Amino acid sequence: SRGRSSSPAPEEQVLFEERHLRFISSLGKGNFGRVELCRYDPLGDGGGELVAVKKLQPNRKSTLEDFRKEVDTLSVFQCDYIVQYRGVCYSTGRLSMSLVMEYLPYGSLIVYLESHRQVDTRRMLLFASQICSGMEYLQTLRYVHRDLAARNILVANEALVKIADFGLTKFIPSDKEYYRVLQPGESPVFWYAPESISESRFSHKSDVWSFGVVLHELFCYCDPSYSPKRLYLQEIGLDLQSPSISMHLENLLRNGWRLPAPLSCPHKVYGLMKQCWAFDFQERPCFSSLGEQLETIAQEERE
Ligand SMILES: C[C@@H]1CCN(C(=O)N2CC[C@@H](S(=O)(=O)c3ccccc3)C2)C[C@@H]1N(C)c1ncnc2[nH]ccc12
Repeated sequence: SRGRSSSPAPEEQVLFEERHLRFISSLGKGNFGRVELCRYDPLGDGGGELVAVKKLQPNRKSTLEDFRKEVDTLSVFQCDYIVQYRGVCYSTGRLSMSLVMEYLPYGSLIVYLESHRQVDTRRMLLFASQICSGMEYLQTLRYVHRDLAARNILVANEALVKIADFGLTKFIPSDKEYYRVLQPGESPVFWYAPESISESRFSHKSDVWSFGVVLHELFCYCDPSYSPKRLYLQEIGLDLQSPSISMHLENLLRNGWRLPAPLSCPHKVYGLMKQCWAFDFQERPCFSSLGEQLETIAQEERE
């Protein structure tokens, strides 16, 4: 039956046997689990391929269902600007499962830009256009990402980045324009649009707001002293523990305060960020318009 084309049929999930997945190192972790670098070595000769394995924290009941949805979501994506899904690994006996993805050695945009300070404006604009194209693709499939941030963008090589995490991605039914989250867990409020903070309302337009924050991170080279969290907290004047951060942040945004222009940022790029940060989500541009404006700015940078 393997005579068929190389890529497995969508309904057929590629199964990785846990006993052949050799742990090498941790790639990152969050509040629900972690991502590990593993070698899949069924022949046991050390020659297997390197893969990134996303594991759920054990006994997180609700997230197993969410996780299965994430697997189903990621397995249908076919886009150069989205991390490539490889398959799943069901751990023997235990309930949990893991998501197997391609491993990209350069790691996240944060790590890459911190050690590549000489990336020029043209390359930043190329990265921004690729993220924008990935988001445009998601929008055509009616998915809202909800966690677009530089920490979730992967660098494939010096000229290619990919959107890399879909743990919070939600499908928007055709009769709705947004997704309302019931239990907002550990939310990355500093990347959230005002309506996401105040009403837990997520849409393509709230993804556009987050894209503006990713643009800001890009042109700050993901420098931690200029991170969105740091800049907002400086302005709000609270420490991270304060329970009312969301309220203060939302007031700040309602009063028109926005993240300041990064030092090396072309004026027109900061203009794009401000468009993404329109308080009224209906005034924000769509990803295709953002893509066109990025192309125009990139042309002008080339001249
Ligand atoms: C930037 C990537 C996504 C973010 N990340 C991460 O560690 N996390 C994403 C989800 C959260 S989590 O652990 O909280 C989580 C766990 C389960 C359910 C939901 C959330 C952690 C690091 C990754 N990373 C460095 C990678 N580097 C190289 N190749 C790769 N292929 C695929 C990822 C990857």
